Amino acid sequence: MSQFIMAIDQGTTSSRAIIFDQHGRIQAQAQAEFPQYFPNDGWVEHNAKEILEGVIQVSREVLQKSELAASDIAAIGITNQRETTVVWDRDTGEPVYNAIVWQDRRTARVCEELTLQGKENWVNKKTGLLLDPYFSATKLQWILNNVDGARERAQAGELAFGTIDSYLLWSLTGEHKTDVTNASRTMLFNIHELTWDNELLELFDVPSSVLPEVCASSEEFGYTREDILGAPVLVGGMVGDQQGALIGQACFHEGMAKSTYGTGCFLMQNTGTQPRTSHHRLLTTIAYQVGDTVHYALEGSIFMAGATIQWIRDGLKLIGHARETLDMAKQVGANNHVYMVPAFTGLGAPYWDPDARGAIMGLTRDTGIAEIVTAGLQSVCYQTRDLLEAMAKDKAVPTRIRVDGGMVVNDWVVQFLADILQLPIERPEITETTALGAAYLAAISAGQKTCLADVAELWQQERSFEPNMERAASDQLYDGWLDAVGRVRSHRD
Ligand SMILES: Nc1ncnc2c1ncn2[C@@H]1O[C@H](COP(=O)(O)OP(=O)(O)O)[C@@H](O)[C@H]1O
Ligand SMILES: O=P(O)(O)OC[C@H](O)CO
Repeated sequence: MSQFIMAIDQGTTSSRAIIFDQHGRIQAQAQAEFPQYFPNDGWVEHNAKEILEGVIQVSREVLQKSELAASDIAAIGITNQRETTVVWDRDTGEPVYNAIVWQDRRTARVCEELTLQGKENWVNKKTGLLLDPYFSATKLQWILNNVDGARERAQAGELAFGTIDSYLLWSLTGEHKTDVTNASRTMLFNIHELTWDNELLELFDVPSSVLPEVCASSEEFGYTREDILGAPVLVGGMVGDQQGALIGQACFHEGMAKSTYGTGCFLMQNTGTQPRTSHHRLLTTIAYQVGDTVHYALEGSIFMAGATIQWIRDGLKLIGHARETLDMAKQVGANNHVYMVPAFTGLGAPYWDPDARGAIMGLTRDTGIAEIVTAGLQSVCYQTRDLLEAMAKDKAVPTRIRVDGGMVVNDWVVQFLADILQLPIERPEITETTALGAAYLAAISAGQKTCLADVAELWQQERSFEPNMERAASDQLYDGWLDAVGRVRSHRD
């Protein structure tokens, strides 16, 4: 019997393929970056075909590295950057336009107009989302309105729409499907009825003929074409990457939360089998569906986490490598009065202010590179506290927070996070949680596991960080952050 699972983790800046054994241990991995396109102010695009080629390349490479054959792989799990929108020709598979990435802000005015028309609550009740260019609906509408002939071809049934999971599945297997977690990020999907919503399709002027079939997250989605890996392999799991991380962190019970620090930061709390509405501008989203059971989550999304450190490295050139931030922060210490608000593409949750822009504040004559770099690290923790405060106001404080993502190798950051949140922070042994979550879903489809409870015991803590700053000191630092954010907002509440 095939024993291994391959996870394909298609992220914002790179694609990874990882092979896991039945115990969730990594056997081999391969990774490839791909180009980012910024054709206009606030626009971010990917070439979907470049993504597909990269995914096929890393999938073949990881098989080679592990010295396994396609027949050793019981199933593939796909996990992906969410919301990013692709429209392609059903006959040729050619995308009609570049993929419009989740970070892209070109539809900010459309969202603003709909908000002014009083549509936000109505949309929120159906989708759990807020009217922001982040989500797929206005990106899809933009493609249909702006690419020559796209609307007519869509109406004639010639075009298909999908988020990256769906585009990859279609290209690898010929099936046009997505899972509930990805569908829940489009702003076209009713998260209560678990169906595409006709009224939303009308609002965003989207013909239903372009939509994929929506499935549970663990399903027999299709089999890869033989030429991809040498033999057909079952695609048995599909899940948005943040939901994948929630599963990989074994946050299966109400109140358990994970926070992922990659390009952006996404704090997600499992709220059980009932959707929970936020009154403080967090998102309600689908965490996963296995069988008929759907779990929901509350989510706070921050657009700039590790990307702030990248900007400090590549834009400001203050450091040569992200790891240099550790010694600088140790030298400066937590009590830094310089604040950086990395609102380069506006602010995400809980502010949702696409017009806010970044700033560095509190500079004095003795401010040096180390203080600015430390402020960059701290901004990520302060933003997480913003999310936690919103959860607290919604009476949904998580019982614990598990962290992952590229930034959490930095012990100083995780300690400052514990201090600013005044909560213990748990870091797992396996930090490739996103891929692991997708692998678990695929393992269930392949019959290796019967349910998610089977994988809970595989989660292992590497280290727990306890708060060791007084609450008053922590609050005082956070007040400075709130003041700094208040100064960059384009409008005040
Ligand atoms: N030692 C470090 N300290 C702080 N940030 C780091 C460190 N190492 C990596 N990073 C940041 O982590 C991010 C990479 O995380 P990763 O999870 O691979 O991102 P993604 O999956 O979104 O591409 C980069 O933005 C980088 O700036
Ligand atoms: O690709 P990542 O890891 O930056 O995640 C992107 C998110 O899914 C966007 O919602």
